[in-house]
Amino acid sequence: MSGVQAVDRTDVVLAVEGVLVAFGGVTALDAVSFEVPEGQVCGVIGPNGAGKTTLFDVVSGLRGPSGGRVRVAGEDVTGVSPVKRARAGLRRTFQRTQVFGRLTVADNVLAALDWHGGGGGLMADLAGLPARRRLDRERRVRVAEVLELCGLADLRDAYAAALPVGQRRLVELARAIADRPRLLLLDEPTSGLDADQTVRLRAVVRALDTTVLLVEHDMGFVMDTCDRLVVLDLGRVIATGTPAEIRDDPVVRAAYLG
Ligand SMILES: Nc1ncnc2c1ncn2[C@@H]1O[C@H](COP(=O)(O)OP(=O)(O)OP(=O)(O)O)[C@@H](O)[C@H]1O
Repeated sequence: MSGVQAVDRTDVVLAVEGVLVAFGGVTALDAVSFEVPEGQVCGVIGPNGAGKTTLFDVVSGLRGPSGGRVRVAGEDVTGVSPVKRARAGLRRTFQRTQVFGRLTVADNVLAALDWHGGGGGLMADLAGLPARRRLDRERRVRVAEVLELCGLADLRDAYAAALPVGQRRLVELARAIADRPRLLLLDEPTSGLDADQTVRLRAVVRALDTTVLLVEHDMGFVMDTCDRLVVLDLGRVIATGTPAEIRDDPVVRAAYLG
């Protein structure tokens, strides 16, 4: 036996392997590789133009890389559409909030749970199968749980369009976590949140069993919330480590100071 420690591959939920993206002469991502094990909250940080948004788009399937691979739970999803990735348990939030303005807060979350369909079609609806009713009850319980967790219980009957941006962002988060995703991608999740909402967001992220990848500029939030960080600069990974390791890393400091 060599001294190399065996790594259990089964607990890696997200693997980014040698991902390349170029825009004309600009290399936005240059052989980016890292892994996120099950249940970990991983933050991606880096100065402006480092490639964070591009990386997010590649992981969520909005952009195909010109090289490299993305695996979710071991499965190569590189050429797979965002919709199919969603079916595989990947959810994301956006910098510009996406909620159903004409639905109430509770119905926004319910709609996220209904995404898979009730199964059985019209005949099942007409027959009013007990299984269907039980599923319906379970969904309503889950909606109540998620609204409580996200601090939205008092707003359950409010129309999403009527809410200020911070609350709308929490509704989007509630939608994203409702059916317990395998991998949750959060794009600038604190933007538009006030201090109390940011504390709430952190509590929600920490309370989830889900594996999380987040891009965020608020360093205080990143340092308090993430288990590990990946630091990008000019499209390359320049450091990975715990928040404490990254804070003390001279290469990272130099990149931020330019
Ligand atoms: N559609 C595009 N066309 C051309 N160049 C692009 C495009 N998208 C991004 N880039 C370039 O790729 C590089 C990485 O950009 P990206 O937006 O991924 O960085 P970022 O880390 O998210 O930046 P910021 O923190 O400012 O949002 C930058 O040099 C950017 O100018």
